[in-house]
Amino acid sequence: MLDSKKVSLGIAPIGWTNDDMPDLGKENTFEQCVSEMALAGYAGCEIGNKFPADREVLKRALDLRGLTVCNQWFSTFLISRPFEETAGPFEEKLDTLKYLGARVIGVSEQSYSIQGKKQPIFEGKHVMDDREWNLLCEGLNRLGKIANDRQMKLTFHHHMGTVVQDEKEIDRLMAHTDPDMVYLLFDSGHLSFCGIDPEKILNRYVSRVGHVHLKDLRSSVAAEAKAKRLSFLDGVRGGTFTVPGDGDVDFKPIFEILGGRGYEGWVVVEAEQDPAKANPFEYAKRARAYLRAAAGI
Ligand SMILES: O=C1C[C@@H](O)[C@H](O)[C@@H](O)C1=O
Ligand SMILES: [Co+2]
Repeated sequence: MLDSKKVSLGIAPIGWTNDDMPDLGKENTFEQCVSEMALAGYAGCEIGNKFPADREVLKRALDLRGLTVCNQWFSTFLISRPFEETAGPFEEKLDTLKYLGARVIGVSEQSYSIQGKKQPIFEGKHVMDDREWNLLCEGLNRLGKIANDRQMKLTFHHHMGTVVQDEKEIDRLMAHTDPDMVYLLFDSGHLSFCGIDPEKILNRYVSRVGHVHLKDLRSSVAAEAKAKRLSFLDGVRGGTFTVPGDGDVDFKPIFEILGGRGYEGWVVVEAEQDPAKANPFEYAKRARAYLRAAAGI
C-alpha cells in the first residue's frame, strides 16, 4: 500500500488526446480534459499539446479545478546534436514547470528514436556505441545538475523504440549517471511491453525512481502487435495499453515496493489508447477506483 501523505495521484492527458497521434481524441478539448481529470478525483496532471502555452492561463485553469502539474515530457538529443541545443530549451522548460508546481521533468533521449516511425517497434531500433553512451550519460549528468540547482529532479524515461529500452540499457544508464543528478522515470507499461518484469527493475532502482507512470498492458494485443510487426503507434491504436487494473500487469508487487521502500512523489495514470473505444472519463474513473482499492491512495 502507498502512503497518501507521501504519494500523490495524477493522470496524463494522453487518454483524451494523443500528442503522438493528434487525430486520436481531436474532438476532446483542454477544458473537458482537465475538468474530467478533476471530477474523476486526481490531484495533478501532466501537460499535453492542447494545454494553453501561456503558463499563467494554464495555471489559472488548473487552480480552478484543484489540479497541479506534476511533470512534462522533454525530448533530449544529447547523442546527435551539440549539448547547448538541448540545454537551452531544457532550462526554459524547467522554469515553466517549476512555476506550475512540478518538481520533476521527464526526459527521453529522442536521437534516432523509432517510437513515432512507421516501422516494426521490435526491429531496428538504434543501439548506442561507447561514444554515444558517454555523450548520453555525461549530458544527462550536466542537465541533472541544472535541474538540481533549481530544486528540480531530472527523471529519465526508458521508452520503447528509443536508445534506452531494454534491461541492459537501463542498467548501463543507471550505472553511469550520478544518482544525485539523474533519476529514473519508471513506466510499468513500457517495461512490460518490452518483456521485462517491472517488479525486477523497480526492486533494483526504487531508490532512484523520481516519477512513476502507471500503464497497463493488454498482453494478447501486445503479442499480436509484435507478431504482426506493427509500429509502436499502430500498436497503441489497436489497444496495447490501458489504465492500471484493466490489463495484465501485476501491480500488487509494484505498490508493495513503492510503499515498502518509502517512495515519495507522484504516481501517474498514463494510458494511451483510442478515446473513441475507451472513453477517457470512464477509464480515468475506473483507474481511480482501482488505485484506491489496490494501492490505498
Ligand atoms: O510517457 C509517455 C509519453 C508519451 O508521449 C509516450 O509516447 C508514452 O508511451 C509514454 O510513456
Ligand atoms: Co510514460
